Amino acid sequence: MSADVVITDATFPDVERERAVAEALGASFELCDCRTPEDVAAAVKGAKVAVVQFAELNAEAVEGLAPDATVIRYGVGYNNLDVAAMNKRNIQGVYVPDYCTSEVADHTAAMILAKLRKLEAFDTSVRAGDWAAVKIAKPMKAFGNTKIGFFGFGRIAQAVAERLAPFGFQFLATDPMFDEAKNNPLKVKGVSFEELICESDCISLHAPATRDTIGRMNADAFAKMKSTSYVVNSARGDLIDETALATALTNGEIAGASVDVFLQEPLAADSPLRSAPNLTMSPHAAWYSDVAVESLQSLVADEITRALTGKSARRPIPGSKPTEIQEAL
Ligand SMILES: NC(=O)c1ccc[n+]([C@@H]2O[C@H](COP(=O)([O-])OP(=O)(O)OC[C@H]3O[C@@H](n4cnc5c(N)ncnc54)[C@H](O)[C@@H]3O)[C@@H](O)[C@H]2O)c1
Ligand SMILES: O=C(O)[C@H](O)COP(=O)(O)O
Repeated sequence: MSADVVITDATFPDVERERAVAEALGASFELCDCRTPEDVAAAVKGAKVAVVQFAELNAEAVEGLAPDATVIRYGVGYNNLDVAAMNKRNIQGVYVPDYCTSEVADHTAAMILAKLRKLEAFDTSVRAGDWAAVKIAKPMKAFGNTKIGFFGFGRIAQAVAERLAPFGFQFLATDPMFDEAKNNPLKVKGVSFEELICESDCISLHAPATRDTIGRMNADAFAKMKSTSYVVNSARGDLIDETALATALTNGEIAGASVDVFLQEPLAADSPLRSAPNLTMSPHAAWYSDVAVESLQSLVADEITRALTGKSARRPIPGSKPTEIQEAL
């Protein structure tokens, strides 16, 4: 039998706040370092509250949780949790969708600007003694003629567009929930996925990993993109076929890419991305800032308290067990 409150995995320097709220309510607490779904299933057996960062909580792990348990995701995406299995057992899912929108938007805007202004290419050429800026930069479109295409236009993508708007870009978006006729101050044009990949000079991915979105950026999509275009991904690695991306970069089918998220994290030793040209990578770090970490851990500590004291979650996962009383955030 595990502790009442179990953190399956966490990259933070400490989890003392989470421990303190649990122990203040008389609940036992354990911080684990789960690497596999089997580790997670063993760690959460009998737990009343399971807090998960990047580990996978599968149906077997859900089966072992205490009745009426709560599962809390340290973060925004919850594709590492089996929400269907949780619903079958009436287990509440909780996430933190609103702690790092600014950070991810800042990081993504930086990825886009660095690619379009060819900062890495210039850096490489200067180090190699090649000063021929115009030759290296060509083609270099003016921002006013450049189309940024968003795949998924929710919280983060909208914040990216707001940051980039002063540069004069044109914006396109593919999102079933986006209606360009409503509240559209940035004049974002709603387009089909086909139009998005064919027309954009830079495609920025912001959709969650679902049956509809997984693998959408595949060999066919890269073949349809302009050879001068870029792809940027701060959403989920699952959206991109990484082998196809490495091939498209190597063959010059697209101009470059910048990715913060991967199919396997940490990046696999034999990933084809390691040797792909014109690719910039960051280690799933877009969410990070001192303020975001503080906010994430304190919001999670609050949700642990609520779960242990029988209060409804402030941030229930959409489609997870409906909470009786929805309090304002
Ligand atoms: N890299 C990081 O550190 C980091 C941090 C936070 C969030 N994320 C990821 O960023 C992504 C976006 O987060 P968000 O807060 O903007 O989420 P959000 O829910 O506000 O926005 C996602 C949007 O995607 C749209 N969408 C869903 N299915 C789609 C489809 N088939 N085609 C097109 N659009 C579709 C939704 O309608 C929604 O508007 C998530 O995948 C999240 O996990 C990454
Ligand atoms: O908690 C985290 O480490 C970050 O939030 C990354 O996860 P997310 O991409 O789901 O937010």
